[in-house]
Amino acid sequence: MPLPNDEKLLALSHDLIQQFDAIFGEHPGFRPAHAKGTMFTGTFTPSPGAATLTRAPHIARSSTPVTVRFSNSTGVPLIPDNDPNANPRGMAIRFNLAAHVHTDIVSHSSDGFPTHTGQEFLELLRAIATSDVTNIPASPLGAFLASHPAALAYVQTPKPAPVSFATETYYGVTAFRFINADGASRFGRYRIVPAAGNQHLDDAVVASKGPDYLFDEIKSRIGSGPVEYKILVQLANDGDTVDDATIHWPEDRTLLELGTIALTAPVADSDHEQKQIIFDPIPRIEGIEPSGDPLLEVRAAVYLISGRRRRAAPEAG
Ligand code: HEM
Repeated sequence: MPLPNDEKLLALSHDLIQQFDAIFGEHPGFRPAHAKGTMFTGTFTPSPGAATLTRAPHIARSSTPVTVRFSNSTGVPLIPDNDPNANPRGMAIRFNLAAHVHTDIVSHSSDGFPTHTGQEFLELLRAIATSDVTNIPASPLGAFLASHPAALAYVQTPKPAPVSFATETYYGVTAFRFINADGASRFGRYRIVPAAGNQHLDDAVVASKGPDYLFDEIKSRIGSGPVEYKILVQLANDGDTVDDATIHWPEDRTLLELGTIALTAPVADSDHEQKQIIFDPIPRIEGIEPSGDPLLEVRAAVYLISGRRRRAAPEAG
């Protein structure tokens, strides 16, 4: 994935990483966001109707190997799984098409995002970094939320802790333009739904859980059989806003089934592999194009800059 030439975009990307560092501290070798993670391998199998939506290579093949990284929120590498700030959880999926050829989905367990642009997100992070958590209304964060209704709605949306990474739905948030073999295109958003169903915990139960309850549980669950998810695409109707992650589409929009992921084994040497792998929010393959959502370009630059920094850090241990 290439680094853009746009100086403004690069400066914004560096500023965003610096704000994560300011909030969570610098932890060389770890991600500044979604630092605590665990990785698994498995297989993606497309659903029969998926080719009506996209001519992407992993839809045309009978199956494709995948690598998945689950993560907790924040840039704190040892954040306890039962810390409320560990929500939303992340699920990043790599479809391995050939040696060094791949396409990714980066999703999290909230259906939305607090800001429309990267610049606005930087302002939110700056407000968080300079706020008194015991008096948010009188802090820069209070002022930001008061003047940004979408961010307020996002922070007020409940984000309960899951029973398991296997009982959570993950959302791609930004829309893409899917193009099929006839050249017909539709806008859509990924929704990754667990075969085990959504199951969450009450706050009191979460508090009684151990700091690695999710990471331990998913390892043992996959050890005793495949863990499956359906990848769905929520299709926009004509007139729906497709370039703003803060705007939800009505729940009556069609959910097209793209395929199934079955996770079957942990990645050997997960710590090293997590350090190396850099997920890309932009698909960069035939049949799935960006939608014009401004978050995509800045995220792609941020993840690449951050990933290169991580790879350059000395190996832990
Ligand atoms: C301007 C907006 C955003 C910024 C600045 C941002 C920033 C970051 C950063 C710095 C990382 C670490 C990347 C790395 O070092 O490899 C990251 C990872 C991640 N972000 Fe974002 N993010 C943004 C939007 C989003 C959105 C909309 C989602 C949900 C779809 C999301 C979900 C994730 C996930 C799941 C990871 C972990 C990926 C992995 O496992 O490597 N982020 N983000």
